[in-house]
Amino acid sequence: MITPYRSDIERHLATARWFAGKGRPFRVAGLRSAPVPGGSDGLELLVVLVEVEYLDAAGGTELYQLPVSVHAAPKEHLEPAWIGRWDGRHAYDATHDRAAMTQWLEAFALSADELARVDTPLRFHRCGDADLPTGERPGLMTAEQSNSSVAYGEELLMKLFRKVTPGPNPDIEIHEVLTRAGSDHVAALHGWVDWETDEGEVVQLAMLQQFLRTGSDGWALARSSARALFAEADLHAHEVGGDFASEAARLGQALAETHATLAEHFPTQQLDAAGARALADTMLARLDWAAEQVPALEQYVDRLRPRLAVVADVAEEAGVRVQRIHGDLHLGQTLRTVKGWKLVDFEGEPARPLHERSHPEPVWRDVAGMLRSFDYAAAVVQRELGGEGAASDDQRAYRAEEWVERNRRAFLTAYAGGELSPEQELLCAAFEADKAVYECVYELRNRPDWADIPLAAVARLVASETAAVAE
Ligand SMILES: Nc1ncnc2c1ncn2[C@@H]1O[C@H](COP(=O)(O)OP(=O)(O)O)[C@@H](O)[C@H]1O
Ligand SMILES: O=P(O)(O)O[C@H]1O[C@H](CO)[C@@H](O[C@H]2O[C@H](CO)[C@@H](O)[C@H](O)[C@H]2O)[C@H](O)[C@H]1O
Repeated sequence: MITPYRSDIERHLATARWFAGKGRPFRVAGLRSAPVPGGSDGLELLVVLVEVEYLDAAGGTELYQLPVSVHAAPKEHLEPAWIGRWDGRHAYDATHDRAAMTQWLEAFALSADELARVDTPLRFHRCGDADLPTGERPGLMTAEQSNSSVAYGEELLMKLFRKVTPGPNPDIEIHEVLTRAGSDHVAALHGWVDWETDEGEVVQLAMLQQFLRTGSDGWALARSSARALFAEADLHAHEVGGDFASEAARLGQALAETHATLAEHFPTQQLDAAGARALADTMLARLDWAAEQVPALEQYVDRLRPRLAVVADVAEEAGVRVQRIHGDLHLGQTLRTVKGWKLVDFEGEPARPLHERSHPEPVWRDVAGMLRSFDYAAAVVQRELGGEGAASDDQRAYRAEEWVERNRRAFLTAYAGGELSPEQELLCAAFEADKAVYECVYELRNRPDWADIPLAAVARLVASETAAVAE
């Protein structure tokens, strides 16, 4: 097997869209390679696990997956994916390489005998027995950021996780459980790829799932509804074309059904006083962490504290159940298909350590995530439109509030099957505040121009009536 060159990999990572350490000094501290079984003459396909060590004060290490295809001759069409010249041959990021990604899919269909002939720590697991259309043309999707997904025709999608961690990957784990349970709200899982290390650990590398070809991104649909509203200065949300409320209600129902299936198939638990306290403490610690990084948050910290701490009181008095949830739900994680809403990407918040992302949590974290997303959609459309459209700034702000409120209500009522109890309102408000605090850090790091969207939400939340009850 070919030996990867560290310096080439360091250079490749530094500019890769999916590399989380962009801008930080780092070095490649370790490399392990494994061959992908199958394939044709002239192409060597391997997976390289890259251990990255950060050289700044924060330090730490991370593990990345880099699938590499190696060709004897340069491939002009793969130029943008070129990694380097190794032992006189040409190495490319394999997710761009059609022949390589076909080999990757074919490995799922190899017999046990064929697989046994290759000495590799890679294991290709199937879920269900659907035929895999190995003749379909693979194509790298361009829409996403943290991982890489390759579509095979209109049937299959292979998601290759870039930043990986030993242990179960929640995206695979939850898709497997929901698929086996017959859930209508996820793309069916067809398989996954593991790396079994010499130390007995499993690193999950990729998942193969149904490609939702009729799916429209919920984030785009919601913004287009908000845009239609702002075009008409004098009409209410329910009077203009493109009203989103019935979709928001369907989303609420889809989430409620998904939570019910997850509660049936994973352990659930009623939080005791210590558990409730620990949950509130985690939120309070996140507030302190966020305020250290976002100076503009500082002014709200004292008023936010009781709104987060209330989780412990409510849990003690009224009880709160925890269960597996999505963990980072927003409109961009939803696809509207002809068969209803589907939820994608169960990996949880990227900033959290993997083991924390599989912790059981109150369902209100997901509910609050969606509520925040309605606010984002209206805020982003307002700034996209600038001075355009029929409405003045004040009218637009009024309409935006109305749009958000209408969709929040529709979503919440459908989720809860009616009005929320006062305790549920408090929990929901606390998780909304927690999410907005997290978003302040997320935006400052990734989209500083949007930092005032969650900050404005924090200001509104500390001033709201529900929050006042918490004090
Ligand atoms: N099964 C699927 N079929 C079609 N499109 C999908 C599917 N899963 C995800 N997508 C699209 O790809 C985008 C990125 O997927 P996601 O799982 O969130 O990847 P990442 O972890 O890289 O952010 C989603 O926003 C969605 O639009
Ligand atoms: O999709 P990811 O799992 O990578 O989630 C991260 O990025 C999201 C943005 O892409 C971010 O979501 C925030 O912005 C959305 C609009 O782009 C908005 O709809 C969400 O409500 C808001 O939280 C998410 O928080 C972050 O973890």
